[in-house]
Amino acid sequence: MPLFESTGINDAPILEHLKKFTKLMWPQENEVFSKTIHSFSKITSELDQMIRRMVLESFGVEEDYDDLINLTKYHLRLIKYNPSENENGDIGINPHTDKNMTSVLFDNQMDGLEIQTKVGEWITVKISPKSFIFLIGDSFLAWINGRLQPPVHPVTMRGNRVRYSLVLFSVPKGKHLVQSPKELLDKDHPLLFNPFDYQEFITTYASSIKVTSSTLNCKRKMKLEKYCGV
Ligand SMILES: O=C(O)CCC(=O)C(=O)O
Ligand SMILES: [Fe+2]
Repeated sequence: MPLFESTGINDAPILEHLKKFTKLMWPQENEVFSKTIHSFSKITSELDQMIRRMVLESFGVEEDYDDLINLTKYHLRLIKYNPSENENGDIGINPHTDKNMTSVLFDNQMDGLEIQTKVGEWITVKISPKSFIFLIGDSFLAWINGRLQPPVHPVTMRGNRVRYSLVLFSVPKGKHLVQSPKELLDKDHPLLFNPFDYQEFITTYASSIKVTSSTLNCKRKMKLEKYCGV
């Protein structure tokens, strides 16, 4: 039994796009699935946008909010981690930073997700059924010109319960450059990342994967700093 299973739905908050995925899985349609995923994704995308607006307000650049939102679309990932049969636990996902813009994560209160703080401490994430985690990814790091740090986070499975997580990723659209607004640049804050196309970055990033023992243990060598750092 594989430890990790996942599926992704592009543009999940847009019903017509989501229905294409549903039809692929259930040619006879599955109204309950479409409705549930659609309302979840739509509400969660509004939550994501509200948080991004708050972050921009905190840096005094709320006039760039529309540009930031128009730069992104959404991708929903549904993940299942099977219990580990190893008494020391098994890696569900290697430590990584998300590459996209922002991520909103929900889980079934089964431990496994850990987050490294800026000072290097590890936190085991425990979220109540009514809570969520908001993460920033490398693309937001570039857009905000280094003002916020994306956290490294692995998933390690221990014990005999299944972990489910649902993550709504905001992702830069292809052919739109991720570029820090000029209001965030001054002599104390010089440009840290050259404008880049996310799809091109991801293609380069994917081709830099070095598989060690299994695809779950792959080492991704390419870093955004190396790709377009100034
Ligand atoms: O399942 C989790 O809690 C984390 C998932 C994750 O980090 C990812 O998909 O990027
Ligand atoms: Fe992640």
